[in-house]
Amino acid sequence: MSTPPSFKPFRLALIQLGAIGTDKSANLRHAREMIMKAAEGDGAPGSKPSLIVLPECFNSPYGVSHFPTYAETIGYTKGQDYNVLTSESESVKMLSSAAKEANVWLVGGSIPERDANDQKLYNTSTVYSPTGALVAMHRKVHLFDIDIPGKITFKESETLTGGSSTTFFDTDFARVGLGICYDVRFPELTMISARKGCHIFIYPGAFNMTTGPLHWSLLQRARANDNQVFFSMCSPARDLSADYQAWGHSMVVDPLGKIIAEAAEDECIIHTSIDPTAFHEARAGIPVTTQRRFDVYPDVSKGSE
Ligand SMILES: O=C(O)CCC(=O)C(=O)O
Repeated sequence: MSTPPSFKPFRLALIQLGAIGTDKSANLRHAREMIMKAAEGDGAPGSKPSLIVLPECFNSPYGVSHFPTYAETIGYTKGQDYNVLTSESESVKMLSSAAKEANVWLVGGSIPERDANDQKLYNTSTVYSPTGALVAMHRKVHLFDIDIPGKITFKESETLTGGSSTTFFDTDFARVGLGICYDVRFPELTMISARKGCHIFIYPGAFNMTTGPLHWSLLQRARANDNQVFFSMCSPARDLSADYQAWGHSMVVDPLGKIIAEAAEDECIIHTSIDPTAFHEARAGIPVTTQRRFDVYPDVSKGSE
């Protein structure tokens, strides 16, 4: 496994995107405008973010029937030498050019993706460097299939296939773990990448009005605290006229499990500073990262390469 980059202070911006409608081009145009706005910072000197994040399914309405209609072929699979310039995907082209123009790292939320070979559909997050290169992609591993009678029934597996790998990427300021929404409920996914040196996790997500108030913040705080890492999920804004109403409340949690930034429900950009001191102090003060008893239970990060 490669050595993680050293963890340096950086600014993070989450775009809690609103107005996600049925017109994909309009969704992409709006997302681009918001990326450019986020890249300006919050007005304070030095507040330009190094990393900008969009929410889950930012280019289409969120729903199993929409995924086949909106799916795009990215043209690359994990492990290949990504060369974004040859991708035909409208969304990938926008994200790549926006990252380059804004000169930022960009976690491009997620989009419905169609695999070029087997035509299967995935819920996929793509990541870009400030040169516009596609540096990572994560296919949602755990599909959101739940049934809470009278509240919410959702079955992503009706049209999607689950991904089959853990994902992280290196920037010049941190190693960043990546997952998507329902993936947050599975501690192993975060734990594996955390043990491989991730400093922060970014999960584009879109919880709902039932599980949002119950678990959105709890799960992020739990994953942050278990692994003593920063943890952040970016949601779409709530749209009461949509079939699927997102919880909103995009947030950033520190390695002690403290919420350091949180949005309300409406469209907004939240800007925050990520300070490695909090990471090092959490690990020095409560040294669970060196106290694990792999003689009693296995290390789940081993053998998962
Ligand atoms: O886990 C949940 O409660 C919500 C998950 C979700 O909305 C998703 O995976 O898109």
